[in-house]
Amino acid sequence: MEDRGHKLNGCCRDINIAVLGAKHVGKSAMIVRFLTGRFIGDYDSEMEAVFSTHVPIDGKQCTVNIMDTAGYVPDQELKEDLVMWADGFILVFSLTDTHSFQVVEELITELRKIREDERIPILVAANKSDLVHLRTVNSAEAETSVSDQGMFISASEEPESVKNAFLKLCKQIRCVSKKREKLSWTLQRPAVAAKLQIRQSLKNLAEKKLWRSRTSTF
Ligand SMILES: Nc1nc2c(ncn2[C@@H]2O[C@H](COP(=O)(O)OP(=O)(O)OP(=O)(O)O)[C@@H](O)[C@H]2O)c(=O)[nH]1
Repeated sequence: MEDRGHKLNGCCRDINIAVLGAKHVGKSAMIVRFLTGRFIGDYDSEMEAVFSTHVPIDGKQCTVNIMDTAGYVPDQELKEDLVMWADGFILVFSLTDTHSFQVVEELITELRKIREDERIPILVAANKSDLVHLRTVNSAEAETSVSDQGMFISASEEPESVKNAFLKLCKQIRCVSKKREKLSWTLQRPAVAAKLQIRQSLKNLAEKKLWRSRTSTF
């Protein structure tokens, strides 16, 4: 069974993550770091591609599909199918590039606009923290400014911390999708559907009455 590009792998649904950010901030490098646990300089960063891996969540092996995207430029329209495909996002910026952090802020606004009814999990990753002498963004300030939007990591440090952040994001995604499934299952139950219908009819009736009482005074 598939929906919105998700495959059911045994009883664990695939998790789709899109990695977005400005050009050359290290999106591909970060994905490689997660998949291999190492920093590798020699890889094809131009290619837009989906990588798959398996992670253990709640005692089950889940397939995680990670989409590496082309560098985002301000005012660019986000591909809606990409935004709808993903269950969660990793937004990468470079601590050596102030503009790339502004891009992350813009991306958060755009993503929240497109997926306005959902609290989609977001991980903001500050990259290139090893280039201390070239740093133009204060990591603590950046973390504070996005703290109400999702998780934050300093991605160039311990490979383990990148891996843990990915896992945390995957767990958060699983938790959100479990809640969504439970809600849609509850809403489909006949007793709940009937109750909601009665509530809506009463609301319509009250609105009609209110409208009549207002118009009859003129
Ligand atoms: N010093 C340092 N260099 C990095 C780090 N991460 C990536 N780089 C370098 O930054 C450059 C850009 O990295 P990419 O992974 O290609 O960046 P990208 O965001 O995927 O690039 P585009 O796909 O072209 O937008 C490469 O030369 C990387 O080797 C890091 O943590 N530290």
